[in-house]
Amino acid sequence: MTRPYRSVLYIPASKQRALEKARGLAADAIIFDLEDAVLPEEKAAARVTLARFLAEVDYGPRLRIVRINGLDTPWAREDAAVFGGLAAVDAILVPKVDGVAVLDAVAGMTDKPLWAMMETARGMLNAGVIAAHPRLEGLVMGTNDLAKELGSRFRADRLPMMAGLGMCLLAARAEGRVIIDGVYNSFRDHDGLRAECLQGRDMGFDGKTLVHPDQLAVANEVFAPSEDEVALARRQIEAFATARAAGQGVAVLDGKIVENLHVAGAEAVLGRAEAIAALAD
Ligand SMILES: CC(C)(COP(=O)(O)OP(=O)(O)OC[C@H]1O[C@@H](n2cnc3c(N)ncnc32)[C@H](O)[C@@H]1OP(=O)(O)O)[C@@H](O)C(=O)NCCC(=O)NCCSC(=O)C[C@H](O)C(=O)O
Ligand SMILES: [Mg+2]
Repeated sequence: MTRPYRSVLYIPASKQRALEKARGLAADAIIFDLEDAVLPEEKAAARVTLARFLAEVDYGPRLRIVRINGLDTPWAREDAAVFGGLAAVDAILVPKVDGVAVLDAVAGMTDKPLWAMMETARGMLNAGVIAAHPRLEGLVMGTNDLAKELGSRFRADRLPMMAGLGMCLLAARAEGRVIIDGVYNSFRDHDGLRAECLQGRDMGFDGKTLVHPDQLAVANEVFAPSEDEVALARRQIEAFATARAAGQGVAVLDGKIVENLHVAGAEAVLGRAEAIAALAD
């Protein structure tokens, strides 16, 4: 059964109320952020606060990812030293990954699985080798930093992002990695969030990074298989089994062909639905 990644919530490590609140939130994963959401003068205190919360709070089945500061900052090594060895940390997220050297460096500081922020122009161009890094588990799109580097403007259709999103998706799928879409900044605009989640889901992303708890319900709904999709998956599996028993390699269901590749897709849908149901238990 594969773990769901529908909703991946950022929490600034400096915000105690948010760290407290997160234990009851319906996020599939949490990114505890030491980087951009934390002011330079608060970095050291945020590290201490986060280490205490991770030691004391049970975040349940949520994947616990810590985003450390960039290796070109004075905080990264201490971040990796503290959180790279904590049992309550499932993975280390490295910001602004532009090639494999930075992953090699962090891999030398911790044994945890690594995740990469994909948010620089060079990172897009090197997506294939980054995704192939042997310690890498997942990629997270950083569309704010990418837009800043590109000099692109916000568009609801995300046309300026498409080349980068597509390259990272190809790289993630080629290497069998998890890939999570970027954040939607207007956190009170749920219609805009839904449209962007639908776009990301249809492109193939596993889920969406989020900045506010009010965004969780939309992402959890959009990135979960719907009841209709689950029912169709069951019917496809059944139709193909019937065709196979009759000595045929292709079934026809609702006027469409069903081949073994569609059965694999249907099984993946059922696996995701099962994993989501198991989280709710
Ligand atoms: C965006 C916010 C600053 C808004 O905060 P606030 O005005 O306090 O919101 P609310 O009053 O509506 O909050 C209601 C309650 O929810 C809790 N809360 C708020 N945000 C979170 C959160 N992220 N996780 C958990 N809980 C949260 C508040 O504490 C309130 O609780 P209560 O008191 O019980 O009512 C704020 O949401 C925020 O700081 N969000 C995170 C911002 C962040 O992490 N940014 C960095 C990541 S984005 C990024 O860097 C992407 C990438 O790198 C790129 O380049 O694109
Ligand atoms: Mg960023």
